[in-house]
Amino acid sequence: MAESPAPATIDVPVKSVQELVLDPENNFPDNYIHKDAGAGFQDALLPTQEIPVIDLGLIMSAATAEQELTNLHSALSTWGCFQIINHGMTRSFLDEVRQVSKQFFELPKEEKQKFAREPNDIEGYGNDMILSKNQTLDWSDRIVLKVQPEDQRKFKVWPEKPKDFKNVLAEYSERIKLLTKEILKAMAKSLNLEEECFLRQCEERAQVFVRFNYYPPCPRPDLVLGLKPHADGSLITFLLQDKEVEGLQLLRDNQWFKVPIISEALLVNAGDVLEILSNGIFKSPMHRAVINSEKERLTVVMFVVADPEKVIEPVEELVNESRPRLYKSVKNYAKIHIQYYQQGKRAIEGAKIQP
Ligand SMILES: O=C(O)CCC(=O)C(=O)O
Ligand SMILES: [Fe+2]
Repeated sequence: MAESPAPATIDVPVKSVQELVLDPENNFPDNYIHKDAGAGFQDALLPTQEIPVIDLGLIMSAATAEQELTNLHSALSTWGCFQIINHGMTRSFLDEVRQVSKQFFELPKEEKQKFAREPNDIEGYGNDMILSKNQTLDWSDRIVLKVQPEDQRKFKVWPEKPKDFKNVLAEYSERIKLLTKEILKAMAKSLNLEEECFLRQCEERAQVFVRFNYYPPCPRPDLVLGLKPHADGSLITFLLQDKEVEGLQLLRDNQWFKVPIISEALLVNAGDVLEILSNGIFKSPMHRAVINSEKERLTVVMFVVADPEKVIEPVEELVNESRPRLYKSVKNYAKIHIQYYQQGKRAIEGAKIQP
């Protein structure tokens, strides 16, 4: 019998959102519209109880560590995120990261296309990976690059312009690596676990991806989303927000909340892998990005992903009679996660042990 042909890929590149915006008719394609938009995406509340701010300086100092670790524990078990300050990166360095990102998206289309994502690859410049015909697309262009481990960097898709791009990104990735260590240690301590417990998940072969999200203005912010609701498939995520334009919203108790901008802070959120490791004590929050009818918005996101070869499962010490094990063991979770994401589904549901 003849072998059946490999399924034809439907992941063909679509026009960048930046190009759509330039279309004088501004008739954006139907597949960007969320049919169930309801009252619109702009109506999120501001949190009455602020999204917590965690000061790394207080965690590092013996006199204040205990209280700040309690705050960290509380932040991750309620919101699933916090804004971190005193993280060691200066405002001017963060501005440089924002600046080179902006300069890249301002380049002519031909220059950006040199670093285009190939079908079925996640790295490179482009937009949504198309995995199903009915997929609702995100109103954002992006560039995704693997920055760690260093020997896996695919320089073929790293922008050549602006000329500082590579250096600034390499420096940012180094800083994030150091910060990840401190935060993972603090998270473990806040659960009374041995300090290295989460850190072990990202020794040597852990992967870090950066994603630059560029959201052009959109004439219908009530019907279109910059990024559809999702939780991250990472261990943890660092988000550098736009300094001027809000857009990130978080779901808590079935209600969407706006995340305020603190320009010198990074928003740190738990990803699904941390939720699994912590046996559900830390929450991987659902979030989405809304867009603006007049202003563009740009964010830079670092996803710290567990080693794809490592089995992820709840830490033994966090499983007991009063808190039974909630998740199965999973491997290469990031890959499963992407497929679920493009179908608008939550991958972690598949990892839950059904009662
Ligand atoms: O741009 C934002 O505010 C959200 C980005 C995000 O959630 C992501 O890239 O996973
Ligand atoms: Fe996200």
